[in-house]
Amino acid sequence: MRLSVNIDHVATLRNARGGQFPDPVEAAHTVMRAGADGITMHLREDRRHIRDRDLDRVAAEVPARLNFEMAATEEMVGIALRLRPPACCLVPEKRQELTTEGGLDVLGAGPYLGEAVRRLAGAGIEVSIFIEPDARQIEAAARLGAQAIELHTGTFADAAPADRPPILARLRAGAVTAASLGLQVHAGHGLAYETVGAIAAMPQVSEVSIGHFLISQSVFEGLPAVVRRFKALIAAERG
Ligand SMILES: CC(=O)[C@@H](O)[C@H](O)COP(=O)(O)O
Ligand SMILES: NCC(=O)COP(=O)(O)O
Repeated sequence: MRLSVNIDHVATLRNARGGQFPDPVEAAHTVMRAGADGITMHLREDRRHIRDRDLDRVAAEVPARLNFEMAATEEMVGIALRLRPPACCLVPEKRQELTTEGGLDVLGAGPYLGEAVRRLAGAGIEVSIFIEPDARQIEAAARLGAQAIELHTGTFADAAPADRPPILARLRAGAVTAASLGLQVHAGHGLAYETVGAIAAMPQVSEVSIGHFLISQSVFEGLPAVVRRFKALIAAERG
């Protein structure tokens, strides 16, 4: 199972002072050297953390599977078609939110979503859709031609431990549904040391993307140590 490290919040810290450090590109190199399997970057419409030049530099300079998280807008599709990363993940986006608040409503989306999937996939990019573990949404993602879904784990990760079992059961059922439809299954949002094991234990899940906790914890332990610890927690479930 791949660990894709989301480096958005290295840029959050850099932007806090408007300077050059910490440099997201250096962070990408560092996590890859420590054993990460890929890099995730979310270029938001408001550029609150990752900026266009960060994305361009990581795509050009870092030998990593780049997962470009993006809203399905004309601007972002244009950037993806120019950069042609190996993978794109289509996510919902609201300017006012602190972070992504839930999965994309594939059923309720207009024709623009299917069009974005078609254009990205047509350029050879693996397209996934960030989604809730809802069978009807997952089936709709498969009908649109996505190759993968990313299950939104935020509700699970943010819940009190006693409240997690039914949420985990829904994620498991979603993973089974997606795999039965031939979709690759990814998972992410809000994962931490305490919660990654339950997700890694799902045999259908081939990738997790982890950012906020991983970058925050590196203040105390250092980036390479945190990446190695996540890899060990995943390996403990997957061998
Ligand atoms: C789609 C997803 O799960 C998130 O990783 C999202 O990219 C987070 O965005 P922020 O990094 O802006 O919180
Ligand atoms: N797709 C999820 C992701 O990239 C990281 O989310 P988070 O760990 O920053 O919440």
